[in-house]
Amino acid sequence: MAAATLARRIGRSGVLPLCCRLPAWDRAARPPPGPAQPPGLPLAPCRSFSNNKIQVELDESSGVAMMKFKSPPVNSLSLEFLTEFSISLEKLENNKACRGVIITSALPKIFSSGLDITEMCGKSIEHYTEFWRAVQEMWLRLYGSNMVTVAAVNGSSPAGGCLVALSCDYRIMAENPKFSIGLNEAQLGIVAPFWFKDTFVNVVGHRIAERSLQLGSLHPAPEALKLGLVDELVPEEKLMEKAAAVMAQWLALPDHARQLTKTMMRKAVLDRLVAHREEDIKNFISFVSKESIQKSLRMYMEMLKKRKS
Ligand SMILES: CCCCC/C=C\CCCC/C=C/C(=O)SCCNC(=O)CCNC(=O)[C@H](O)C(C)(C)COP(=O)(O)OP(=O)(O)OC[C@H]1O[C@@H](n2cnc3c(N)ncnc32)[C@H](O)[C@@H]1OP(=O)(O)O
Repeated sequence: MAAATLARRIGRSGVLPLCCRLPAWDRAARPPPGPAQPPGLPLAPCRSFSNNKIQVELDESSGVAMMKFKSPPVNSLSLEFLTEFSISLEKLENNKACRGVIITSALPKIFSSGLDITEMCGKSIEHYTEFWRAVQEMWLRLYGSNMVTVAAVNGSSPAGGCLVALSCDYRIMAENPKFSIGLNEAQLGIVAPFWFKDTFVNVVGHRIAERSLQLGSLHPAPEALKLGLVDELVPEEKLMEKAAAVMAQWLALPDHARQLTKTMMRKAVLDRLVAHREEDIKNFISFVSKESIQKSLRMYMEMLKKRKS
């Protein structure tokens, strides 16, 4: 689907109508590009594209795309960011030449600061609906992607930023102990929804997830490695090289076998959100509309500003 058509269909809601496409985890495995492809079949024109928030470059010879978040100051996941993120994933997913994507940040020291807190403060019910649908859409696309997804975490990655990394197939983090990662929602006085929790449990197991979620822990990189929250630590200057090597290793397997295995591992968690999407939006709205929650979020934002001065 052309980007302009996609953007029109997404519209202000930030969401692709479900009737427009099959979810990635329900699609048949794609044949590998190259010799198996009928000669003369044009590849989708998607070598490199970028928008205000995200830059993507696809190397058609390897089938690997590099996606860089570039939304200063901290790559917060605003409605606009999430919409661009979903559009970028959709473009790559639909491009037969693309088999894998490495996700990283173009900003120093920050992978992503998580959901944009200002989107959850003092807004209308319509806005909360649109925002939360866009959060869901991003996760459904990323967690359900047929592509190999590698997170090259080159900075701190709290809450929604951690969810992005957790949704990938493999996480490599820069070994800087000043960088931390985790689902710290409890520290903000809010609660990670069930599908954040499910994604976390699927990576680290129930006990570690329970303790970390209740405490709202942000784990410095070395601790994140010990907990299995990230798969590897490497010196920052080696991060992209390592991500490319890991990607090559994963792409050495036949796509169909890897994709069907991924679907088998993730389907139950994806299906749970798909079955309860509207209820989940209602829960989000009633939760963030509470005066006590608004107060907690405002205080947290003030704390961030004070810490700076
Ligand atoms: C029971 C059923 C429940 C159902 C579900 C209901 C509930 C809701 C669930 C919601 C799930 C939420 C997920 C989230 O992702 S919440 C966001 C969590 N994020 C954080 O806690 C990160 C906060 N930020 C930081 O810790 C730091 O900013 C940093 C990322 C480590 C970067 O530090 P530094 O380089 O020192 O930058 P500054 O702190 O100076 O920040 C620069 C400016 O950016 C603003 N900022 C930072 N993070 C955010 C954010 N997430 N959203 C919006 N704005 C952000 C910060 O205030 C500074 O702004 P300023 O320049 O105007 O002062």
